[in-house]
Amino acid sequence: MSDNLIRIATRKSPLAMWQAEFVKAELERIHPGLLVELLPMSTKGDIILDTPLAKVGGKGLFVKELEVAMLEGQADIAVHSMKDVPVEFPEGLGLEVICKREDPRDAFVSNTYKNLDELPQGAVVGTSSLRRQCQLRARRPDLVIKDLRGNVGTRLSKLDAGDYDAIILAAAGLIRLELKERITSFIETTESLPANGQGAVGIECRTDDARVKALLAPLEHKETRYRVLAERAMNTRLEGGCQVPIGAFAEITGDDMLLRGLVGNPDGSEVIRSEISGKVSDAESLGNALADELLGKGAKAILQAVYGN
Ligand SMILES: NCc1[nH]cc(CCC(=O)O)c1CC(=O)O
Repeated sequence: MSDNLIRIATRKSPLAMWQAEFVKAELERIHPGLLVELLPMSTKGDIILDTPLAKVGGKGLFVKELEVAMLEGQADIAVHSMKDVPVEFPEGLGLEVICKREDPRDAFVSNTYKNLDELPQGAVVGTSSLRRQCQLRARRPDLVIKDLRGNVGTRLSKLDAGDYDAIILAAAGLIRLELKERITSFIETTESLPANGQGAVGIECRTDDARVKALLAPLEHKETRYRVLAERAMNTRLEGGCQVPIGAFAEITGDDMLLRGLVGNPDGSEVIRSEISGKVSDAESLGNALADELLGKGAKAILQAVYGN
């Protein structure tokens, strides 16, 4: 293995490729002379695109093949959207770096209407995220939610084909793919709580690879790390995969953190919200405490019903 080379295992979707290229460019900028290669791969999640994700089973779908490539030594690192990363890592792998967060908000995209409030009665909105569906229906029970799968480009073409009056996407993905002009309006986090880790990119590598860890270290963004730590702790305690109606969002002011969380059912008829504040250094325990508070308010029954179906 050359001392001068880092190989990045990545999914082939445009967004995954953008994220891998971003990490490659950062590494080459920080370490002149370092060679960085991309190893694009297909994952099970990319292949099974016609089954609702909640049924295919969880977060690991988009990362397993990348992890095998690292464990078998064909690749050194994998770059992930933090919201798609499973809570547990396989033995020998760990999340070494969390990069600076992009805009964490959800985006409203429509060719006809300016925002959610302008949508007429019974309008058709595209999203496959139970979290987004739950918050939309809680606010506008009249809306018809239609499934929307595929990568960002595919989703936009389905909107343009007239299949939906509006669609909801993560702002971060659109911004990264230079599609910011397609964002009709931002949905503030007070209106739609993002998924844990939304907008943040993480880098996974072998835990015993000191060379790679040292090269990656400058990409770490402390503030993002603490925010994602709190959000993921809450999600983990709730035993949530990415396809459950759970929202979590942490903000930092100085040494203080405010963490907000939500658990709901897909039709939006029940939404349990809570928030907690404390010291940034207690990020993980804040996440755990907020999860317990939500469970105490009835989140358990809601989650069991979602998983049971
Ligand atoms: N679940 C798919 C996914 N995973 C990461 C992003 C992009 C935003 C991010 O980095 O969080 C998206 C697209 C979306 O939710 O619209």
